[in-house]
Amino acid sequence: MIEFGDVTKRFPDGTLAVDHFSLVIPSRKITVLVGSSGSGKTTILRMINRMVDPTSGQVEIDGEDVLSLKPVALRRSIGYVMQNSGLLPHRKVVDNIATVPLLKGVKKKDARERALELMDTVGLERSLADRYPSQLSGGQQQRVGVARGLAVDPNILLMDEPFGAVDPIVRDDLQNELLRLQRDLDKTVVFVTHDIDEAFKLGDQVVIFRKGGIVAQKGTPAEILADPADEFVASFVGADRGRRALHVEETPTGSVLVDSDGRAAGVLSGSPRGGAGTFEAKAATVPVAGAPAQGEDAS
Ligand SMILES: Nc1ncnc2c1ncn2[C@@H]1O[C@H](COP(=O)(O)OP(=O)(O)OP(=O)(O)O)[C@@H](O)[C@H]1O
Repeated sequence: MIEFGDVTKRFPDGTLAVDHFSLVIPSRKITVLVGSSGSGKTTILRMINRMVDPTSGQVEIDGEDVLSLKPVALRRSIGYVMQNSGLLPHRKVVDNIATVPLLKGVKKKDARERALELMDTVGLERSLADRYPSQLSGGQQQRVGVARGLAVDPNILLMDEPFGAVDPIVRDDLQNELLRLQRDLDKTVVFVTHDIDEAFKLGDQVVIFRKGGIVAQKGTPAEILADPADEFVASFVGADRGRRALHVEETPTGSVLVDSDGRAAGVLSGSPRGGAGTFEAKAATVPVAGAPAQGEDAS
């Protein structure tokens, strides 16, 4: 579990990036931070691996204050995936993936073998191993970025708009792939995005920021959709639009989260208004209300 306790970050130039922020990030779930530009999401993410240290308040991982941990060791034990993949252009794919294990002293042959296995894990052909990043598509580069983030077998994976730079179809593939990976690997994922639909698709917990870094609402996607906290959240999630990408539909068997094609994206058990609802079964492919399920990859 990662816990932010009343965390404030003021940069040396006086910018207040994060203001009295508290949040519990449960283990082995995906928590998504979503909101407008400049709301402090990246700063919050970077305080987990000490790329940024708080001005006041605590960030704890499993009850331990991160300030008591050495930054380099911490960064090498936590996966970090960023927009535009952050790959080293002059290193081959396989060497990019193996960067941190090699820094940690893993033998070259073992690091390479592990990197090839990770290419399988993220759905990359091994034949791409000896290419340079510029010889890959944007989506392939992002997969390499994810493989690199996983290379140290971290418990925690930080993802900062990792799919922001790819087209919508590739993005959809990468999102499905992340959900599949999460089911298999059971990491604690903290994911930053601007895109509310991405947040609702991926997040077990979604935290919506308004301008100035204030938390407007947090909860499961279904809780937020069923009961937006205020006008800001309602307009951000599009609850006031007739039909949005994801919405809650009542069916004879209960409340279901449905995407714009009528496919079930999750099941809401319990009472949505009472706040006791639990969002289950992300990216399920159960047809709802007579709508045909389409070829979503649920594998
Ligand atoms: N090193 C820094 N020095 C000064 N100000 C900074 C620094 N890093 C970030 N900021 C400022 O802190 C605020 C929060 O930035 P941050 O990058 O965390 O926001 P964000 O929500 O991730 O934005 P985006 O979605 O655009 O990436 C912004 O006003 C930003 O300009």
